[in-house]
Amino acid sequence: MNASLSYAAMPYTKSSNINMLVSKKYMETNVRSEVTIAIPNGRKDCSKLILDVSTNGIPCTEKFVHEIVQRQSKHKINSSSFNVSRKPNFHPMFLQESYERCRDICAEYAKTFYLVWCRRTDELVDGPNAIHITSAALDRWEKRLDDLFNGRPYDMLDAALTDTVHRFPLDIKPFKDMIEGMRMDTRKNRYANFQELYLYCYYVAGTVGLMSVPVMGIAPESSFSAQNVYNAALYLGIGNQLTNILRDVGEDASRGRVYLPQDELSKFGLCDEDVLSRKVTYEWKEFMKEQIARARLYFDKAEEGASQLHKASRWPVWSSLMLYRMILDSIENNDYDNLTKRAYVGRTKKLMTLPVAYTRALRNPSVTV
Ligand SMILES: CC(C)=CCC/C(C)=C/CC/C(C)=C/CC/C(C)=C/COP(=O)(O)OP(=O)(O)O
Repeated sequence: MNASLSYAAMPYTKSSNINMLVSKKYMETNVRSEVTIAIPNGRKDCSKLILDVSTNGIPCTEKFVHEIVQRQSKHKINSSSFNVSRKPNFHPMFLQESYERCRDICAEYAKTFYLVWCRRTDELVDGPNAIHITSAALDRWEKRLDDLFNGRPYDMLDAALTDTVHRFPLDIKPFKDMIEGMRMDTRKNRYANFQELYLYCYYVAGTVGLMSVPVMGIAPESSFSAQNVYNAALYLGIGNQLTNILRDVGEDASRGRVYLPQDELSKFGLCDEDVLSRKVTYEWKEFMKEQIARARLYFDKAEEGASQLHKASRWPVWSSLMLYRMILDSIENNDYDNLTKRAYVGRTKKLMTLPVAYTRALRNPSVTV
């Protein structure tokens, strides 16, 4: 595996967990919906858009995200001539040290796949200083991102990413969108429907998938279009995030956040109070079954693309996909009590999954799942 991939941008798989789609039911939604969409590329304010979700039968936020993915997949992935002229001139020892530090941070903090920059971004709204985070601070973080993409890193950790973005065809868009997700998180603590939640999941996790593909690379023998591989990466991010939400529902509620579609809660006769009171009722269990089924659909979709990645990247991706999926099993095993219990995958199970993931990773890309 390429060094910069394994150090700076590569998901760390010490005890990797991971997992994804839109059930047909959601794809077929055919209603008008009012959605708040943050338009990136310069516009910081969320704009209220009334969108007709019936276009091609694909709900609006999915269409919005789909177009982003389509644009990303136009970047030449296995190209060797990307941005070479702009490659920054760091001293090799300095660069080695900065990658080492990234690796240490991943080893220390990342239980899942994680990019150091993403973790630092996440820390802004989730970390100990989160209550002090202002939109000006996020604007400064974005300016810093622009600078590191332009060869001017602020610190050693940024330097590793500056090096990586000049070695691989990484586009700044998913990075910016992730910051947009943090803005969304500071403004919003309820999600009216799955479309709103989907957009949030794209911003905070789907973007990670889009950032990873250009670094991981697509197998030269793959017959998949780049777009399909990017879609799978997006779906893995979405599935992971949905799983995280289901796992952490109790913890999030205690921070005043409910990342569950409000319309779906009410369909089961539930509301915020039911989440906050932490009572696992029959209705809650039925609601959870539907949520888990949807997260699994996203993982299924991700699996189709995982085998199309470059062979050096397949094992960590398969491992994390399988392990994250197991969190959903664990919620089931806890009899859907994710309000007072935290679902987790034990060490032995994790270790036993690794050889299975390895075998899957060996499969030729032409063999579909
Ligand atoms: C499938 C294909 C084609 C490519 C793979 C593309 C990748 C790497 C996708 C992964 C996307 C990803 C890792 C998103 C982040 C999702 C997420 C919810 C991370 C949560 O991390 P933590 O908050 O640290 O949770 P843990 O406590 O489980 O570690």
